[in-house]
Amino acid sequence: MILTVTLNAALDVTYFVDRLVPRASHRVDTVHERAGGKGVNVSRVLAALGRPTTVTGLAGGPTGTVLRAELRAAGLRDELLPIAGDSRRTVTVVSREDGDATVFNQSGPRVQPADWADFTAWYAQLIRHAAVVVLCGSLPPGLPPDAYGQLVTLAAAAGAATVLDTSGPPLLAALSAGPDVIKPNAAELAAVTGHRDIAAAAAELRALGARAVVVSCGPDGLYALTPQASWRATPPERLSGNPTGAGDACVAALAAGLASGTPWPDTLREAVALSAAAVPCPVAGDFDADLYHRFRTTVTVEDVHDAHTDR
Ligand SMILES: O=P(O)(O)OC[C@@]1(O)O[C@H](CO)[C@@H](O)[C@@H]1O
Repeated sequence: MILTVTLNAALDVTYFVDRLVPRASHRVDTVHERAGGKGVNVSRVLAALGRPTTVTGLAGGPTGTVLRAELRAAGLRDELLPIAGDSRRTVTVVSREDGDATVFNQSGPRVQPADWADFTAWYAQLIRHAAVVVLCGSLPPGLPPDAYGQLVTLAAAAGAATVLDTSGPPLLAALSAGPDVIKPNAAELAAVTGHRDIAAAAAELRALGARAVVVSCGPDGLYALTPQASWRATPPERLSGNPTGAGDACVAALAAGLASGTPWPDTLREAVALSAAAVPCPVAGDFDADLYHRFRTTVTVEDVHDAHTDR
């Protein structure tokens, strides 16, 4: 089983407009509302691939009730821990004309120390059944900055591999716990390391404790730095739509690859195929199955033999 952890679960609201214009008012012709937060999206993708998966994390209040009902209606196994605070909403505005998505993420409800203690105890039970634990998204206020580090340490002690997709201080604070894979995007990588050379920045995060670093580079695909080698994986074509869930589809493939012991080049091919196939879908957590099957055979994976691979 692959356990996904969403500490800042959300009700994701997606608006579609013809063209987003700052300082103008807009007619919203289509609205989607559903349970989200990165880990939830990862579980949606895994479930669609037929992989057993469980959703945990924190959710509460009226918004938490709505998002949990939607999650269950979607057929996902809901093991979210209830908290007193009201879960957040996020708003994504997709501008059809230019294919861009603008995302507004609320910071989330304040989590009390007792909630965190209850969650770590609950998580310690759940990881006993997990081969891989996926830890994703921002931390809501009130959680310790090393929350993900604590969860990585508990998972490792239970024999589960970990994939971490977060940014900023929570990412930096988790590295010394030794996550098996981290998946920053290029902007997040530059923000935590202070420089834009992707290979050098990824090497810096490996030196701080991450075993493998997979960097998502939007329409250019992925760069991966692992203990064995480094690779670039490139999609066959650029697509437009809503790229919001593409990173989550990528993480789902990384987790599935870890769970199955798949060789890195094949895992990266899957990750690029799935994330590219997510872009044309209106909401995060979905992917186009036909495109995915087409891309699996057309993604290019090249061994880049750069100076940062210690082999
Ligand atoms: O504030 P975070 O946790 O970083 O990001 C939250 C979020 O925008 O990410 C997902 C898309 O990746 C959305 O489903 C979700 O609500």
